[in-house]
Amino acid sequence: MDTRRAWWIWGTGVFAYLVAITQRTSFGVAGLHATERFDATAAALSTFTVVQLLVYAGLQIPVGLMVDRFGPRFMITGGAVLMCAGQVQLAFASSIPEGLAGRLLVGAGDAMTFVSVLRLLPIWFSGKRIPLLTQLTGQFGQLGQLLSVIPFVALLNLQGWQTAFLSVAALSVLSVILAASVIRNFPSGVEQDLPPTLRQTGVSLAQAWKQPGTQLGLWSHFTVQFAGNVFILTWGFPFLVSGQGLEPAAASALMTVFVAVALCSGPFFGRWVARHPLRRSSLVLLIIAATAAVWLAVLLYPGRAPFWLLVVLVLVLAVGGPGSMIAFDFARTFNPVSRAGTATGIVNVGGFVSALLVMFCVGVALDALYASGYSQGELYSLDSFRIALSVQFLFLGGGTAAILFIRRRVRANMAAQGQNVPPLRVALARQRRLRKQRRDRRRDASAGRH
Ligand SMILES: N[C@@H](Cc1c[nH]cn1)C(=O)NCC(=O)O
Repeated sequence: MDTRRAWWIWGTGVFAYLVAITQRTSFGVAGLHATERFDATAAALSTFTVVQLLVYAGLQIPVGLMVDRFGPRFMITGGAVLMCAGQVQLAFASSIPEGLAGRLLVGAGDAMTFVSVLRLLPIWFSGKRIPLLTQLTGQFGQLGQLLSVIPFVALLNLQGWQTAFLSVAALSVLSVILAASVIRNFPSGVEQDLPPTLRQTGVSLAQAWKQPGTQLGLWSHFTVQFAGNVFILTWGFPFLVSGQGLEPAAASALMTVFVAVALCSGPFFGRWVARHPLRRSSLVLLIIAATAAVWLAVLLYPGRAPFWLLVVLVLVLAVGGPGSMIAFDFARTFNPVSRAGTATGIVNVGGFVSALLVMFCVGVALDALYASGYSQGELYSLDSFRIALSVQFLFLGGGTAAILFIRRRVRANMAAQGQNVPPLRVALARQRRLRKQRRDRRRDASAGRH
């Protein structure tokens, strides 16, 4: 493999994903300006985010199939073209339908990027590096949020709506140029398979879906990703400020801690997964258990939770993002490279569907509690949040049951191929025994020298 070239190609893919995250998050930070520009209510504004996320989630499987058919270069370049067109449309939009059309294009272009970048990894890198590179792709991409929060917001305040959105559109022009000129679907000299026919594409989708490893990835992504997304994108800030009575500055500081912890913990997960590929689902279950435990502690705490407990909550929720990337490792390792895009697309639907559903259910519950008089005239009261946020336990519990059920099928398939996964207890006891043997040998050798 041409190593230097592989790094350039991966770097360009990561840049395209980082720009996609900037486009994805740019509207969220422009909420006040959007309210004024479109003369919109809060509900109308929330449709922008919902439309964008629905388009993103709905396109994951078609996009996965297309990546396997047309290759990552075409998809990453095409995605950047769509996002550029969407942001230009938004820059000039003066009504809600015109604005929605722009966000729809952004959602579609965004949907084409991440799956295509991950599809580059098994082509250009050896298997051992891939878990860490998968994590780094996810975490570097998240830095795109910072571009939205700092320079984009500054441009918006100083130069206005059009200049700010045209500037982020220009970032996508850069992505188009870089992706088209740097990214290659295959190393030179590697014989390329003929693109699959429509019938083969259908067969590939059915095979990727039927593979229990893909379903394990889908349910892992579904269960691990949503809690962090719901917290950082929607209900976290009102819960901390109105529910828990924190100053907005303290809540913002916790949100910053969230982003930093998510960034730093990614490489740890990547290395751990590369070293213990048979224990990936145990790590997923551990993250789910920690999420449920910390929410239980915060929501059951009599009165407002102490600050240290809120810090623990943020730390645990922050690892959900990198933790959810383990799901893509299931997709990659249980499917051949030729359908890796399709399997990744299937897995990526999980976390976005659960996040959308939970965000929606929490909103509906808060509104219902307000309308019933339970929250005593305060939409975001702590008691209402206790009930509304508890909906997460249904998703955590249901997702865990699905993971345990499918894991049994995955392990049965592996056993049929001669690869037995010993129970964690047995594996840990063996590890302890080996460590003790190594220590004894070292002690005997040093005793022999004296
Ligand atoms: N799990 C996320 C990525 C992530 C990494 N850290 C926090 N979030 C994911 O599924 N990403 C897909 C995408 O298109 O962003």
